[in-house]
Amino acid sequence: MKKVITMLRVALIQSRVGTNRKENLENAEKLIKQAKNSGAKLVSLPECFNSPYGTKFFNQYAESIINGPTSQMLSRAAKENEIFLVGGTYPEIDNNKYYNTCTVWNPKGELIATYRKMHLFDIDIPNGITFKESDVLAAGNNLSSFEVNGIKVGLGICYDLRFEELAKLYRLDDVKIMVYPGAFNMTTGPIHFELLQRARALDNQVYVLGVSPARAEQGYIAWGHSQITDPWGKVIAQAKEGEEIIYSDINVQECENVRQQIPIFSQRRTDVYDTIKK
Ligand SMILES: NC(=O)CCC(=O)C(=O)O
Repeated sequence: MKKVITMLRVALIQSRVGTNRKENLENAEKLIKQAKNSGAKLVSLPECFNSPYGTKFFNQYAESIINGPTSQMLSRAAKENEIFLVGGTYPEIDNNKYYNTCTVWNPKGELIATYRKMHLFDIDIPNGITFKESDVLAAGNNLSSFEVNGIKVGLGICYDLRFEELAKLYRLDDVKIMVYPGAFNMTTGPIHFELLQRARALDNQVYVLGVSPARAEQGYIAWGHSQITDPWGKVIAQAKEGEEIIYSDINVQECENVRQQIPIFSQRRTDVYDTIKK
């Protein structure tokens, strides 16, 4: 039988991101080491941690996963620090298409998962924010998960948080931790970022890790407030807006406890849901 260690120290790196890729990578590598020195075993960077976030930047900064400078740094950092590293996201180019992609590296520095943002961030809020990722990016079509000490971890990216179907598919695949690198904005972030993470945690009885870049002074201004939420829907760690690492010792046995105490997944009325719309 597979041995599952239920305790895990996680670290979310809310890094500052500027226009210089080399500096962004060096800064991320330094912060990863800091997280490791504080005992973290699962570490995550934010969305677009190596480049500014914006449609005019995606093709300018895009890289191949195979041997690109960002992949090289992530692989090295995972190996040197002997951690599982969720490499936030960066713009990926593959076959002349661009994606917003998350890569995951194991303590040997091997690539063990990739996830391309499935729901592209296309919104238009008058006097708030207009953004259209689909002007440049193609959407991914697959779920992606990996295991840390027998614990299954699922991946989503930012706007994906809004789609409860995606999180539910992961839960049905027995995921215990969802990681969402994400750069929420200053219009929706204050009211939605915490709430969406608590909702996904509560309705799927999973831990949710939401990892934002630090707030910039110009360009796309991220809300920050990276957050760790437990399967009760309780926020157990939350960053402010600047550069910061937040930590938590999570115990995935909590997922099992909540799932037994409030067994909503065995109580779902799929017999009704599946017929009512027909
Ligand atoms: N990078 C994103 O997908 C941003 C999502 C966001 O801000 C939202 O309101 O949703």
